[in-house]
Amino acid sequence: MACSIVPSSLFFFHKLTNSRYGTRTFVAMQDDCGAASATTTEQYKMKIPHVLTVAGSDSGAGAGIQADLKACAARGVYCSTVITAVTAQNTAGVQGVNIVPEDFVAAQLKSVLSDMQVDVVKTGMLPSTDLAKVLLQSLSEFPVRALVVDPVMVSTSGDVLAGPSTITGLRENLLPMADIVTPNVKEASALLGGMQVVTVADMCSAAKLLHNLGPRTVLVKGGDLPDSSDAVDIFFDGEDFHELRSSRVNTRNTHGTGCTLASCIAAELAKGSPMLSAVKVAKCFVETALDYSKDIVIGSGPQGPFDHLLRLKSTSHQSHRAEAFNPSDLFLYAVTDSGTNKKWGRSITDAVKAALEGGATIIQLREKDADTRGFLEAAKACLQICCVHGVPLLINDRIDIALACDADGVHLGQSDMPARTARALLGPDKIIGVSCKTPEEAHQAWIDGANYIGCGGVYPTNTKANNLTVGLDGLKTVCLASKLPVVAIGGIGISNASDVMKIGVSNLKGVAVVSALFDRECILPESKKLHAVLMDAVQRVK
Ligand SMILES: Nc1ncnc2c1ncn2[C@@H]1O[C@H](COP(=O)(O)OP(=O)(O)O)[C@@H](O)[C@H]1O
Ligand SMILES: Cc1ncc(COP(=O)(O)O)c(N)n1
Ligand SMILES: [Mg+2]
Repeated sequence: MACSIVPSSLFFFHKLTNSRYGTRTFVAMQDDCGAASATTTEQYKMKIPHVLTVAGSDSGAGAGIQADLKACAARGVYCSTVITAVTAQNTAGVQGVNIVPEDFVAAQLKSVLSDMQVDVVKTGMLPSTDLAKVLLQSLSEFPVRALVVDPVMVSTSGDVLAGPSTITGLRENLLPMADIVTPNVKEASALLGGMQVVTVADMCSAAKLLHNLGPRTVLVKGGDLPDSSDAVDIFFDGEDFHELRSSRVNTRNTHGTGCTLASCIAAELAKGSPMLSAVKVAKCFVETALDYSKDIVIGSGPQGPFDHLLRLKSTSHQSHRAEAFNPSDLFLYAVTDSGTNKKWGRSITDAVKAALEGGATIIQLREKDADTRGFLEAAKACLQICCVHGVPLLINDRIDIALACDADGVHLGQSDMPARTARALLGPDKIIGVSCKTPEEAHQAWIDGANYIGCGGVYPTNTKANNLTVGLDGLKTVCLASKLPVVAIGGIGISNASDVMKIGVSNLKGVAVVSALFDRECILPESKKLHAVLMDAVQRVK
């Protein structure tokens, strides 16, 4: 199918050729053992994930194109816009609709798609009968990686935005090509010929029937479900149902929730997320934004807009990184060890700095011996260094430390706090990794909303007592079963890293090392050598 999602393997090379932290200059310098190396400068250009929204303009800027632009901006993704209609709209309702002629929608599509390397297309209001066909024609000429269809028909104010004549186009042309379709309860009912959708059980039946029309996945949204104290959405992927439940925010400011949710899903897909993870992040974003904006007053009608850009204002949510998790961050994953730093007589900050200068792409602080105050101080200092390098910092096990220093996320073992609980505490943006040895554990991590899994021990190791070794075969089995990106861990170093990468499974994104970097006299040259070995291995696998 032209619009199906390419697995996030594509994004593996993203980091190698492009850096989302901007044009990045690597300058070789004196290593920490004093050996001078040649100075070379390489410039890497940046590709920003790109969503194209094909939707209507809302003059009140709560929904439609304006909501899509704000949602994508909030999620760190570029958004281009093809406008299908201009509405005169405010918090009281829709006062007028002016439909853009089909040939001019086609012209806008061509302008954007022929030039701008769109990753994901998201549709909203498609008010004229043949617009679905026009869009499909453009997508056959310029394929994208995923299509998100929000079948907008009636605004929350009750005004009709796309008449019954457009339902046929949606059902027959667009739905079979969609990677996800996201109707609210009224839209689900309309697409299914007036079927009653008023309970969660009805939403499940509707999701199944809609799936029969051809989309890869379906999300029936229950924002407008009568008599529900929760905001319940039903996700169906053709096999399993997932009931996604959050508490209902008590606010009048829900205008544009559907558009925002769909754009947010598209944004996460553009970054390389699997579908269910994208949906969960999107739902959490809507809930957080509604809660943040529940008391703002814009307009005097019954339905106000909400504030998408809360993160720009709330210092507690401010992150030093431009966007959320990128699987290619797992390429050279350095895990610190307090014991070896003590042994070699160096500070944790010096160790982290050397690993980063040698090319580490993510740091995990694993300070089993440190007291809480010492750990927090070390974490704050390391975060500053990681920030300079544009590399994420994760904290092993300690959610409290991650929250206190606003680290980028946590890594959890099977006996640590469950990932689902950690996600609830940390919110949608933080990175969560889980150590997994089996396909079952990998599946659970995915269900719980983790971003990646660490699989091992691949080889026997001294850094973890009584740790079961899974070997390369065990690693491969887990990678093949995992819907999340994987980093291999356990006894990996310069001598065997390329054997690990050679298993050649696309979601194996890199190796995590402890002793190979930190139980060495000089960290920087070891880090550089390991980086070079990994680069060489991926070129060969390619
Ligand atoms: N008051 C609310 N509190 C929390 N989440 C909500 C609320 N209203 C809607 N949502 C969520 O917003 C998303 C959009 O749903 P919905 O409002 O049903 O779509 P639409 O805007 O297309 O009518 C869903 O994930 C839904 O659960
Ligand atoms: C241009 C446009 N597109 C979509 C919606 C639906 O948004 P909501 O259901 O939240 O009112 C809208 N009101 N206006
Ligand atoms: Mg709504």
